[in-house]
Amino acid sequence: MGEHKAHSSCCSQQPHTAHHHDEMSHEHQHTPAKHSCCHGSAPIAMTDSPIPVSNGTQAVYRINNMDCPTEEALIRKKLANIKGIVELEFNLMQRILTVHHQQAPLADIEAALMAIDMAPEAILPNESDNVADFRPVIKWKQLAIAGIMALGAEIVHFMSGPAGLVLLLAIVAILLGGLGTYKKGWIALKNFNLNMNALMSFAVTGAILIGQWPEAAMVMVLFTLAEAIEAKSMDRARNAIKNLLSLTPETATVLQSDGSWVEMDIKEVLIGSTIRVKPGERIALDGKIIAGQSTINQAPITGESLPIEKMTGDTVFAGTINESGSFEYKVTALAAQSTLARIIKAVESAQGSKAQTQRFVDRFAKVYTPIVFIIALGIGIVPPLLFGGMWFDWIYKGLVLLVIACPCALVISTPVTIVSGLAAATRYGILIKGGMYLEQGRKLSVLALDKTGTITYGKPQQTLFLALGTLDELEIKAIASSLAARSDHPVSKAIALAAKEQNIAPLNVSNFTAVLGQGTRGEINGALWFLGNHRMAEELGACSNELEKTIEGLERQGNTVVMLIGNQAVQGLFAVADTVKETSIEAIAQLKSLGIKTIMLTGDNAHTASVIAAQVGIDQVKGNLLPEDKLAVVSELTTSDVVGMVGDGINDAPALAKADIGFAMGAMGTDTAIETADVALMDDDLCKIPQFIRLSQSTFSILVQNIAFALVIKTIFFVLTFLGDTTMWMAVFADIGTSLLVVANGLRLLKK
Ligand SMILES: Nc1ncnc2c1ncn2[C@@H]1O[C@H](COP(=O)(O)OP(=O)(O)OP(=O)(O)O)[C@@H](O)[C@H]1O
Ligand SMILES: [Zn+2]
Repeated sequence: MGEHKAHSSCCSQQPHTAHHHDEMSHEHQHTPAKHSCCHGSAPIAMTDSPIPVSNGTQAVYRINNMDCPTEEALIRKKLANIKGIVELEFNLMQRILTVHHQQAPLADIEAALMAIDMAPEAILPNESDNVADFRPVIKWKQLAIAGIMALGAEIVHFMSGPAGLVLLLAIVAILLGGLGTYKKGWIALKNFNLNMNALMSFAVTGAILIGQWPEAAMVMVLFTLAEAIEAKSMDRARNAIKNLLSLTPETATVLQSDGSWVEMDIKEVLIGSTIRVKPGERIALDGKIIAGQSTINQAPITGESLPIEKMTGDTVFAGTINESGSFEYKVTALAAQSTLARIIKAVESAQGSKAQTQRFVDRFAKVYTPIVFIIALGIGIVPPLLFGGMWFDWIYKGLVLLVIACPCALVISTPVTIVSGLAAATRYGILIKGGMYLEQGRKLSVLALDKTGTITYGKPQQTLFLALGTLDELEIKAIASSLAARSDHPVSKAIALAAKEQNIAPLNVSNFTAVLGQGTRGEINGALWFLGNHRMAEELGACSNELEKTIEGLERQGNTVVMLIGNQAVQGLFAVADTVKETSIEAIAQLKSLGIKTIMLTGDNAHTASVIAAQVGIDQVKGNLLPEDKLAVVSELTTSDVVGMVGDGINDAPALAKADIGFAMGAMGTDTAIETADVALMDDDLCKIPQFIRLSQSTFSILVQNIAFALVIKTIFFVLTFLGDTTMWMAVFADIGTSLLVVANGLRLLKK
C-alpha cells in the first residue's frame, strides 16, 4: 500500500487499482526508456533529464525525431493498442507529444516510442516554452560529399568509366546520404506504414536491384537534401513567431536598493522593481509608469503604428518602443509572463491544433500513398508479365512513379502555410488561437458586435441631468454618484466622473449590489437607493407615461438614460452619450464589401442602439439584451450561418464562446481575453476583423494553389512516365521542385 501511494502521487492524482499498478512496475523493468514515472517505490531521476510528469492525466514528451505528419501517423498506429490513452495531441512544429490518458502505463508508451526510434524525453507541460529552441541537425558537409560522390558516379557511368568505380562512388554516396532515410523507411514498413521514407527506400532499393547504382545514389542524396531544405523552411515559419521575443531587449536598467542603476538580465528582474527607459529604447518588461512621460509605439504588439501618449499611471508593455521622452516604471510581470510572452505562447500552442485542410491532406496522404504504391507495383510487374514488355523498362517506370508519388509536397506545405499565416496575423496585432480559425475566417457570413467599447469608445460622458422629485439637486447627484462610483460600468463611470468634476463628495454606501443589465443599488444613510435604466424603473413600478416620453426623446438622440430611484419614485435622471470610433465606420464598410452581414447586440436600449448603428452603417440592431439573450441570438444565428462575435465585456463572454469565431477586443494587458477568445485583437480597432478575414482568404487560396499545383505536377509526371521516358532524376527533381515551390508559396504569407 505504501508503494501504491508513492506511485499515485508521482504519476497521477487518480487512484490506481493494485493490479494495474503491479503490472506497470513489472513492465518497467523491461523498458528501455531511461526514465519513467512509474517506479515501484519512489520516483528517481536516473538521468539528467527531468522526472517525467503526468500532470493529472497528461504526460508531455519532447521527441526530437518527430517533425513530419507521417511520423505522427506512425506514432498513432504504434500507440493505438495501449489501454488508457484518451487522446494524443501532436505539436509537430515544437516536436511535442502530449498524451492525455487515464492511468495508462507510461512505461509502455515510452517503450513503444523507443521501438520506432522516437525516443521520448519527458518534460514539464509548461517547459514546452523553451523547447522551440531545438534546431534540426543537418549534416550539410556529409550531404555535400555524398552529393559529389553521386554526381561522380553518374559522370563516370556516363563516360563509360570502370564499373567498379561507379559502384564504389554510389555506395559511399548512399551510405553517407541515405542511411537515415533507410532506417526511417524500415521502421515505417515494419509497422505497416507506407510513408515517404518507405517509398524512397523502395525506389532506391529497386534501382539497386536492377543495377542502376548511380541513379540510386542520386535519388537518395537529392531526397535527403530536399528533406533538409524542408526542415529549414519549417524552421523559418516556426521562428517567425519565436522572433517576436527578440523584440524585447535582454537587459534593463534597474534601480538598486542603494539608489544606483544597474543593467540587469531581464530574467532576473523581480515584480515591483523600478526600471528606467531612455528615449529610443525598447521596453523590456510589462509595468506601470511611476515618473515621467513619453510617446510609445506599440506596433510590435498591436499592429497600430501611431504612437500613444503615456504618463504616470499608464501601462507599458514589453516589446514596445519608447519614442521621445524618458520615464521610470514599476515592473508588474516577470519576463516570462509578459503580455508578449503570453502572445507567443498562445500562437505557438495554436500551431498544434490542426486546420481542416491539414486534416484533409493527412487523410488524403493515408489513402493516396498505398494506392500509388500498388499502381507502381502494377506498372512494374503487369506489362512485362502479361504483355511481354521489357522487365527492366517497366520496373524502372514503376520506380520512377514511386518517387514522383511521394506526397511530401502536400503534406509539408499545409502546416508551413498555416503557421506563416498565424505569424503574419500576430504582426498586425491579431492573435489567432488555432489554424482552424484562420481557415474558417473566410467563411464568416454574419458578424455580431457588442456596442459599448466595441463600436463606441466605451467612455461615455454625461450630457444631461434632470431633477424630477422633491429632493434637492445636489443631494440627488451626491446619492447617484456615490452608487456610480462603486461600479466600473461605463455608464456609472460617466456619472461618477461628472460629479467629481463638480466637486460633489461621495457618501458612504452599504450593501452595494450590481443588478446585471439594469444598474446598481445600495443603502445610503439607512435608505435603499437604485440607479438604473428604464427596465429597472419598470420593475420598481416607478415609471410613468410622461417619464417614458422624456426617456425616449433622449434615447433617440443617442443618449443612454439612467435614473436615481428611491421611495418608489424617480428622483433624478442622467443622460450619458458615448462616441463612435472612427475606425468602426471604416471597419463596417470593409465588412460590407466583404459580403458580411453585421448585427449589433447590446444591453443598452434599442433607440440608442439604432442611433449608433445608423452612424456606423450596421445592418441590424437588437437592444435590451441580457447576456443570456446575446447568447440566444448568437445560437440562433449559428444554425444557418458561420457567425463571428466581437465583444469586450464579461457580459459578452457566453456569446463569444458560442460563436463560431469569438473575437475579443483590446486584449492587450488582459489575461482572460488572450486565453479564452478564439481570436484576440490586441487593441480595439475593429478594422482588424476585415484584415483577419482577408488574411484568411489569402491563406486559403495559397493552400488551394499548393494542393492543385502538387497534384497537377504529379499527374503530368504520371502520364509522362507511363507514355514515355522519364528518369528517376527527373522524378526526384520534380518532386523536390514541387515541395520547395509550395513551401515558398506558403512562406509568402509571412511577408503580407
Ligand atoms: N453598473 C451600472 N451602472 C449604471 N447603469 C447600468 C449598470 N449596469 C447596467 N446599467 C444599465 O443597463 C444597461 C444595460 O447594461 P449592459 O451592461 O447589459 O449593457 P451595455 O454595457 O450598456 O452595452 P453592451 O451590451 O453594448 O456592452 C446599460 O446601458 C445601463 O443603462
Ligand atoms: Zn416604462
